[in-house]
Amino acid sequence: MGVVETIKILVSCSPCLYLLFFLIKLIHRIWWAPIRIQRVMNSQGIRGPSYRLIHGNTKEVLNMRTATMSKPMDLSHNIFPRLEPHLQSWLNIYGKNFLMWHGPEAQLVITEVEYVKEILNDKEKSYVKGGIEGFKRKLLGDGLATSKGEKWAKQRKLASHAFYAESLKNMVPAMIESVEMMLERWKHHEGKEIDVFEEFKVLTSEVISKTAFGSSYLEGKDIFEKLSKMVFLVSRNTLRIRLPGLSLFWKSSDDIESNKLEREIRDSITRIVRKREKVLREEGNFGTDLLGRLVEAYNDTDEKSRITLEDMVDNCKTFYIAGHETTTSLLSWTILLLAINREWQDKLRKEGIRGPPYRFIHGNTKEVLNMRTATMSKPMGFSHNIFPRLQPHLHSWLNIYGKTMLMWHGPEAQLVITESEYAKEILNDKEKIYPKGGIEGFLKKLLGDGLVTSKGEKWAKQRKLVNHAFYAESLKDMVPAMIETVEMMLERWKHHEGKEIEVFEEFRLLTSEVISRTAFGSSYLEGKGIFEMLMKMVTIYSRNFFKIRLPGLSRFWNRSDDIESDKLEREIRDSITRIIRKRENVLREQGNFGTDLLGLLVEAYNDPDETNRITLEDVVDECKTFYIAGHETTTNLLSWTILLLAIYTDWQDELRKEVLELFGEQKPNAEGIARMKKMTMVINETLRLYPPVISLVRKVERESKLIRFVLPADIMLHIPTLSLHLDPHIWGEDAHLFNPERFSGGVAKATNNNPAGYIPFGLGPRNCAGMNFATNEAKIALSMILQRYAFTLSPTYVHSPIFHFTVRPEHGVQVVLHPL
Ligand code: HEM
Repeated sequence: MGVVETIKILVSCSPCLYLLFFLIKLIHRIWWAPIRIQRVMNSQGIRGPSYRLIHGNTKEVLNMRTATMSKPMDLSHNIFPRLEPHLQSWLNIYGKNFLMWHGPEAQLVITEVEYVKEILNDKEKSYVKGGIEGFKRKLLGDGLATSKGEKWAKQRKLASHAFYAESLKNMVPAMIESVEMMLERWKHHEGKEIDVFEEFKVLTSEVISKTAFGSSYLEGKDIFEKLSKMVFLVSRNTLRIRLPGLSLFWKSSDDIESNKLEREIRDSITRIVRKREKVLREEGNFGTDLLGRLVEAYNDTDEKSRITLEDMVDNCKTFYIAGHETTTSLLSWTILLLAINREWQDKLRKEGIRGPPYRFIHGNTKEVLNMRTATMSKPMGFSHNIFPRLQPHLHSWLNIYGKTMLMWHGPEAQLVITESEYAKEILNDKEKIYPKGGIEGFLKKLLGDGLVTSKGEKWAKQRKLVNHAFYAESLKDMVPAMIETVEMMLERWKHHEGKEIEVFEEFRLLTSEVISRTAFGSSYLEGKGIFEMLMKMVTIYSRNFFKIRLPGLSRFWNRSDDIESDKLEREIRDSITRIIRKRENVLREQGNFGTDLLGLLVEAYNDPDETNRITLEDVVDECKTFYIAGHETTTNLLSWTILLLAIYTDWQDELRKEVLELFGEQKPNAEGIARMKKMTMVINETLRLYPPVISLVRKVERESKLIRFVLPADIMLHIPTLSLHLDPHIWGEDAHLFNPERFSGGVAKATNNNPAGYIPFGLGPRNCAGMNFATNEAKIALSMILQRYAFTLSPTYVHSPIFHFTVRPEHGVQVVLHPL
C-alpha cells in the first residue's frame, strides 16, 4: 500500500483521524518542541544535560538521587548535594542558569539572585505560577497556592483577611492551648526519648484546625490522614513520566487510589462546610476565621464576589496542607539544631527585653549625658546620618541590646521601640491602651495641658475645635496671609542680595508671624513678648532635661531655673489672657468671636452649655501650645530644606522648574500647591533625614500584650523617629543619603507599606494637627524664594545638627542669595 492510499484510509476513518492527530500532537510534544526549545536556549549560551526522548532527564535525576539517598549522611547541614544531587552537579558543569528536562517539559533552573528577584517580583506579570497536573492537582486543586489571575486575587484577599495582624493576635490563645495539650503529653516522656516530628504534626494540625476551621484536630483527623496519603502518592510519582493522554486509556493503582482519596476528601470537607452553613442559620453569621470567610464568599449574593463549592474545597485542602506540613518541618529542624547547639538553647531561654542596668536615682541619664556631650563636642562631617550624633546612647544600645530595649530616665522605665510593626500598633492605639504620658516640671510649664499633651475626653474636645480651625477650607483662606508674610520676609532679603543670609532666624520670624496672623488674628509684634518668653522656657526645659530630681524635692528647695520658669509661666499667662480679653471685646462690638483658632477657643470658653465649655486655663494652654508647635517645627523644616537645596543644586533647579511651570511669576495658589510633586518629594525627604520631632512618647495605661511582649502598666514607651527613618530594612542601603526620588511613588511605596516607617508628623489619632498647615506654609515660602533667588551654601556654614526641643542647626544656616 502506497503513502497516498494510507492517507486516504486515514482521512476516511474518523478513529484513524483522531489517532493521527493524537500521534502528531504527541510527536510535537515529545520531540519537535523540546528540540526547538533546546536550540533557542543554546543559542543564548544556556546549556544543560541533553533531552532524552519522553523521559527528559528524570532517569538521571532518579538515579543520582537514589545513589545519594542510599548512603548514610554525616551530621552536616549542607543538604543540597543530598536532596538535589542533579542540581548540585549540573550547576557546576553548566553554570548558574541552565536548562533541564522533566519529561518533555523544559525547566530553566535559575540561581542568580538578580534573576530570581525579577521573576518573583514579576512586575510585568510575565511569570505566573505554572498549571499543575496529575497527583499534585488532586492534592491541592485550584486553591490559593496554585491559582492565578483574578481568581488568585480574590482568594488572596479572603485569606489575608483571615490572617491579618489583628486576627493573628486573636489566634494566640488557641495556639497556646494546643501547645499546652502537647506539653501535657510530653510529661509521659520526661527523661526519655520522644520523636518530635510526629508530635509537631499533631500540634500544627490542631492549630490550623482550630484557628482556620474552628474545629479540632480530631474532627479534621480523617482529612489530614487522607491528605498525607495523597502527599505520599505525589512524592512517589514525581519523577515518573507518563505519555501525555495515556491516563485516558490506562490507570495505575496510584491513579485509582488518588481518585478515591480526592472524592473522599471533598466529601469530608463538604460536610464541614455544610455544618458551618448551619451555624449561619442559627447564629446569623459565618464566623471570621478562614472557613467562615470562604463559606461567606460561597454564599455571597453578588456574583462577582462569589466563589464555587469546588474553590472552597480546594482552598480548605490547600490550608490543611500548607498550614501544617511546612510548620511541622520548621519546628522539627529547629528542635534538632537547638539540641545540637545547646548554647543557643540557653540564649533563647534568656531572650527577653534587655538594656543598660538601672542606676540608683539617675537611671541611665548620666551615661546618656556623657555620650551626648562626647559626640556633640566633636565636629561633624557633612553627613545626613544624624542619629549617632543626636542620640548616641540609642544608637549604641540598640546595637547591643536589640531593636526593643529598656532604659531608665531616672527611676522611670522607658521601653524603646524601633520595630515599625510595634510602633504602628502603639501609635494607632486602637484599644486605647497607649495614651500620652503625663508631663511634669518645665515641660508642663511650657505646654500646659494643651492639645499636644492632654488626654481622654479633654483631648477629644480640643482636637475637634482645632480641626475646625485648620480644616481644608480654612487652610485655603490662610494662603493670602501666608503669602503676604513671605513677601515681608523677601522685602528684608533685598538687602542681602549677592550676600550671605542666615535663614534660620529669618524663618523663625516668618513662622511666628504666620501663626500669629492665621491662628490669633494678630501680628508677630503683638505676640513678640509671648514668643520670647516661650523661647526662654524652651531653653530652661532643654537645659534641665537630664537633671533628675528626687520627687517632691522642689517643695523644699527651688533652684534659679524653677524661680525663673514660674515667673515666665505667670507672665505668659497674663499676656495671653490680655489677648483673650481683647478678643472677647470684639464679640461685644461685632457680634462674633471670629473663626480662627483664638475665636473658636474664646467662643468655647464663653459657651453657655457647660458640657462644651472650656476653662480660661485651657484657652491659655492651647494658645501656648500653638504658639510653640506652630513655629518651632516649621522653622526647622524650612531651614533644613534650604540647606539641602543649597547643597543639591540639581534639586533646587528641578523645584524651580516645577514652581515656574505651576505659577510662573505669579503668587502661589491653593490649587497649584496641592499639585506640587517634586516639592512634596523634597519636603518628605528633608523630614525623613531631619525630623524636627525626634521621639514620640506614650504610656502603657494598663497591662497589655504588644505582639510578643507583655507590657506592665505605667511603663513609658519611646519611639525614636530617626531610628525608623534610617532603618535600612525599610529604606535600603542608601537610607542615610538624600534621595527625594525614593518618594516618587508616594509615601506608602517609599516605606514598602510600613506606615510607621515614616513618622515626621506622628501616626494615628494623635498625629500632627498642623501637618497640612505646616506643609502649605513651607511650600508657599519655598516657591516664592525659588521664584526670586538661586542660593548656594556659604563657606561660613558649619554642619552641626543639635537637639534643642526640636532638631535644629546649632549655628543657623548661611546661604548666599543670587537674584534671578
Ligand atoms: C514641619 C512641621 C511639623 C512637624 C514635623 C510636626 C510634628 C508633629 C508630631 C510628630 C506630632 C505628634 C506627636 C506625638 O505623636 O506625640 C505633632 C503633633 C501636633 N502638632 Fe505638629 N508638627 C509640625 C507642625 C505643626 C504646626 C504648624 C502646628 C500648628 C499649627 C502643629 C500642631 C500640632 C499639634 C496641636 C499636635 C498635637 C495633636 C494631638 O495630640 O492631637 N504642628 N506634630
